[in-house]
Amino acid sequence: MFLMDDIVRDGDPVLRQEAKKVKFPLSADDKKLAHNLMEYLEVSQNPELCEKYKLRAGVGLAAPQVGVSKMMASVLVPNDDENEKGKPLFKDVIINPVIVSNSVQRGALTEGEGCLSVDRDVPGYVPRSARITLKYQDVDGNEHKIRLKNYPAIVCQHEIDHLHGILFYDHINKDNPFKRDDDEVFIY
Ligand SMILES: O=CN(O)CCNC(=O)c1cccc(Cl)c1Cl
Ligand code: NI
Repeated sequence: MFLMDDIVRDGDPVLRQEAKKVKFPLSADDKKLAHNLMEYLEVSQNPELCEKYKLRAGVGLAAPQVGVSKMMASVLVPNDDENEKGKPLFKDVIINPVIVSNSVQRGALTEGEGCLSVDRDVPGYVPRSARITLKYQDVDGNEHKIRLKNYPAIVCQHEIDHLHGILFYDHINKDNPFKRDDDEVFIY
């Protein structure tokens, strides 16, 4: 199981590299990596276990963040309203992901973003595409082509950025971190 000690921090060159495409069928190691990347999110989103293992909670985790420069990331975006009986908004390990199209309209989380690999708060809006069409392979090699919007779209873009050596604060406006463009959607 990954713990905070396994998380590579900003400054390590692996976080600024272009990750390598993953070959199918997955090797045993890559299957284990995929499992561990998702397990981290599940454990970190469980209050008791998060506390027990002293984790920082996350809704995504990219392989370069555990020192593996491969095109793989886990995404687990919980459903915040109770009545959905905990069915996540999006849950999968996205392998060789490609954003095949994105909306002109931009979107950002009102509370900004954070990153396990960045040990400091970097305030400001992280402008991203409000909606994306994402193509990826799952651990079984099945091709998926899905349209995402709002929180899941933002998280997937944060993770895919990691695979291209980009960190969230690269997108924050230097002069005015909380600059709001009039056609931007803000996601709570
Ligand atoms: O790359 C993944 N992480 O660094 C895990 C920790 N950050 C988050 O869970 C997180 C928090 C806020 C907004 C976004 Cl978009 C994300 Cl992704
Ligand atoms: Ni991150």
